[in-house]
Amino acid sequence: MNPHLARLAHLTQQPSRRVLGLMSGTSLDGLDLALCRCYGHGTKLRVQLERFATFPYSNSFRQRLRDISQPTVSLEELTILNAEIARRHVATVLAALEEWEVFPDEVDLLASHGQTVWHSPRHQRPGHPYAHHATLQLGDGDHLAALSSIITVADFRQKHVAHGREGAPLAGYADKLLFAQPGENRLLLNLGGIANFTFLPADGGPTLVTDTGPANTLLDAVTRQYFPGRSYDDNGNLAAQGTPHPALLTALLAHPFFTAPLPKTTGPELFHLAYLQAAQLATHTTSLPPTDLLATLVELTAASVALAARRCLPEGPAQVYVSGGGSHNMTLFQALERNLPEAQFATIDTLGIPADAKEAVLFAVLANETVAGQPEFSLGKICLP
Ligand SMILES: CC(=O)N[C@H]1[C@@H]2OC[C@@H](O2)[C@@H](O)[C@@H]1O[C@H](C)C(=O)O
Repeated sequence: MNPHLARLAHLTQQPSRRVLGLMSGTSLDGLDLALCRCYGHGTKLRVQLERFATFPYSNSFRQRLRDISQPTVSLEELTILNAEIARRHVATVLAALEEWEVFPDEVDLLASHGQTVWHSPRHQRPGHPYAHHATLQLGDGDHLAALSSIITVADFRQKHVAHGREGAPLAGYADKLLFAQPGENRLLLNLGGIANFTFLPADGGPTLVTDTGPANTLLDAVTRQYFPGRSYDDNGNLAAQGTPHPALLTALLAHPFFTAPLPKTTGPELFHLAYLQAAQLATHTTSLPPTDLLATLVELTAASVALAARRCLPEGPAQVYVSGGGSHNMTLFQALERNLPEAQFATIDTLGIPADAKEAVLFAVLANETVAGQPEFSLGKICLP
């Protein structure tokens, strides 16, 4: 028997697995690594986060990733990046393990999300002859497995798409296992490049998971454009100096994505600077001070989260747990509280997972389910060293 398959079979039978989750989201900050001990699986799952760190991408690499997410992409660059992202990620993994004094053979699985370069739910291309959803993440799993000698679960979104779903958000599966709490209406809100939430009803009813619209993707782009040398609005301090522009906000919220039924997904393909510029032209706000632009975008994120949340939150109390880079933006946090006064807000740290680590932990959980859990949770490709 192939010894890697024997090892995999052995792993499935263990009471726990040590899984390293790798997440690099649409905000292109860098690679998040979460080393998790996953005990059991399914409803019996318990996760202990042993280590977490973010390894920022260099500005030049970040720019290459941004360039690859343009419709005019070079196929050569796309092909190269599929391998190069994996090699960079594996180098980061090995350096982190050394720093943490963990030998690679003490890690059972890598769980690699890869880098989304294009997300194409069918509603984003009306009239296109291909009638199904599609999405593409780069960072080849075989490279990760071969170069780390660790069995790797990668490319989580394709099976979801093959089953007719949009390939995102996947967070709901792991959120339910980790955070469902009978008796509490819980909304787990992640503010990455795009905002998404998982709603876990108090009565144990069906989980709802959806994107709500842009979060850091537009805020970061405007910060970069008007404040050279800054890559994001730290703590929302710039936005706090501005005033939201009501007409521009209304024009931005007029995008049909916001009224489309839940659940739905989107990405920077839709919510990019051209979308903002079109709304500015339509409302004669092209010379709005940059801080007002940021304040308006903060309000857009908060209003669109509230719009989606109100469509699923039942009457009565609800608790919102915020994660992702946007959870550190005080201006955005306050705007959320203002837009959804009926809910209580806290960061996900109060549930024992650091706000920045949550998505990397989620992918570790998904890999654990793929290897040891039930077929309905098995996402991703298993790559052998
Ligand atoms: C295609 C893709 O990469 N989507 C991401 C993105 O970033 C946030 C939001 O859009 C979410 O739908 C998803 O990521 C999270 C981790 C998810 O699948 O749950």
